[in-house]
Amino acid sequence: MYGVWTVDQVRAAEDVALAKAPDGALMRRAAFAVAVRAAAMLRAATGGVAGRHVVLLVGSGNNGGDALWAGAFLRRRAVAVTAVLFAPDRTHPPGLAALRRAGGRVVDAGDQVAAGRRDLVTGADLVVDGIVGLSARGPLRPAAAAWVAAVTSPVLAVDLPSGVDPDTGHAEPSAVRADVTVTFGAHKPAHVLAAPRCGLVQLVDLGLDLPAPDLEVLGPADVGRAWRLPGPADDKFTQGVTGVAAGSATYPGAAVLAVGSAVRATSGMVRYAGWAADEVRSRWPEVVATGSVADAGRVQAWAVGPGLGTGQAGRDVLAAVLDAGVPTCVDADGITLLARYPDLWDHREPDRTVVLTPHDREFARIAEPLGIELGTDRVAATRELARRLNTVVLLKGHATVIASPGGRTLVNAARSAWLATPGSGDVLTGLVGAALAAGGDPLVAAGAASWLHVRAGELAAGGAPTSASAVVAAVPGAVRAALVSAGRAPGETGELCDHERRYG
Ligand SMILES: NC(=O)C1=CN([C@@H]2O[C@H](COP(=O)(O)OP(=O)(O)OC[C@H]3O[C@@H](n4cnc5c(N)ncnc54)[C@H](OP(=O)(O)O)[C@@H]3O)[C@@H](O)[C@H]2O)[C@@H](O)CC1
Ligand SMILES: Nc1ncnc2c1ncn2[C@@H]1O[C@H](COP(=O)(O)OP(=O)(O)O)[C@@H](O)[C@H]1O
Ligand SMILES: [K+]
Repeated sequence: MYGVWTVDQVRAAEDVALAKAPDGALMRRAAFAVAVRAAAMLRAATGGVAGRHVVLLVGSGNNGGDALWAGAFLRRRAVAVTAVLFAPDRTHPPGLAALRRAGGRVVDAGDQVAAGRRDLVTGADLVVDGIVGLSARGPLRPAAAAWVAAVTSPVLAVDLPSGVDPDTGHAEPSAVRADVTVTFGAHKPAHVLAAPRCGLVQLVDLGLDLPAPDLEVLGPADVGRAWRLPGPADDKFTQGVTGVAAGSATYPGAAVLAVGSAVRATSGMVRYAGWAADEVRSRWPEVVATGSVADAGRVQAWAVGPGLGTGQAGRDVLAAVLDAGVPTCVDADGITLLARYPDLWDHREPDRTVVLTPHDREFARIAEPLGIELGTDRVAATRELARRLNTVVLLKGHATVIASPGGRTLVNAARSAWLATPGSGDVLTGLVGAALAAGGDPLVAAGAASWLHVRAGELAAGGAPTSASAVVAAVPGAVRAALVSAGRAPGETGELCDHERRYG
């Protein structure tokens, strides 16, 4: 698990640290780390460091100051450094002086454009983005955006890729797309909400005294610790029985997929209730399948909604599931039904756990009548819906945001987009249902399910197209990876991303 802090939180902590440290010490520490990483990137891209050409894109603030100091450090390693200044009269004075002393070249962005020389950036071996950091507001301004568009080399972003909103991660197409981001003091929301723009994120410790994080990111070891394993005294009924109410004559596949992921994620009993009982039985013979929720028998959690349809029959199923009074994951058509017929909420026991797992359109359907808009701040919207409905809300996307009614929020960033495939959401529904049935904190259950979903997607894809059925098949491998990380299963840890190696 690692934490993520908002700009305001980071600024408050930095103010305290700045008051204690000698003048410029924090910036030089930050910049030195940028220079070390820049040298490593040069070596990786060109086979060497000395004599290579680095272009610094330098804005008016301290982010530009970091870049200039990093340029000065790179000069010591005989790198040719050119700083392109976007606000020559407001450029960080000590950073500019340091680069000049070290023999760096300094040009004015406007003069270069006037002389037709924006191609300066095209010839670079590496570009360091010091345009804007924590003070970023709105999309990149046109002058900076034009330079960024001309970049062809690897990019190292200082603190944040410029043009990405630090707190919401919102990015217009013009924003910097970095290969590596070197950030300072704490992870900011943009690093997890706009992970593809950041590339590899390296955190440089500034010794900040930080409050409780605004967002949390579960690592494999957290998931491995949270996942319920059978013990010697367990049998098929004691580990939490999962019920799945999904699918219809038109969409039997949704039932097969949601049931399948629950079956592959746990060793406990899975029950199915619905119109696709024959299909479910023939694909998953270990499942007890019946036609109705009333006949299904007792479960510790229900997963309801995928492929259910939005007619009266689906409405009756959802009402019966909520009447059962156990923790429930509501997805897909279940969410549309709740949006369309809010009286369905009357079937929920007060405070009984409900986890909603909408994609954007489902989110809009249920949130807009409450006056909540899914704008660019996905975290704020998810939190608000969770609070208003007193449910856990898991908003799907490349970065999945999961908020509890009390505001605690997890983010799970995907590292590929292969899960954007039909039926992939049904696989997640089954995983959330299984995690809820096993007990424990519902937010962590939903977060663990989301992590396993993403990891199963990665395992299934392996860098090539995949399918929801293949993701189901990869679920045990994802569970194993988490358990191994938590020291609860023997074996190799498998491919862990850099974040996970360091923070898992
Ligand atoms: N505090 C610390 O302890 C440490 C801080 N550190 C570093 O300081 C950085 C924060 O520096 P900062 O606050 O000086 O502002 P920064 O982000 O450089 O912005 C500069 C100016 O850019 C402009 N601008 C705004 N939006 C824009 C846009 N979309 N497109 C283009 N331009 C835009 C706007 O100026 P304007 O033109 O509006 O007057 C704004 O004021 C932080 O990210 C980290 O790198 C490290 O050294 C470690 C120690
Ligand atoms: N671009 C993407 N990158 C990573 N994951 C994605 C992307 N698009 C969708 N996903 C994931 O795939 C799943 C799709 O779910 P959903 O929209 O309900 O699809 P379906 O209805 O076909 O099952 C979600 O878990 C979502 O987070
Ligand atoms: K930047």
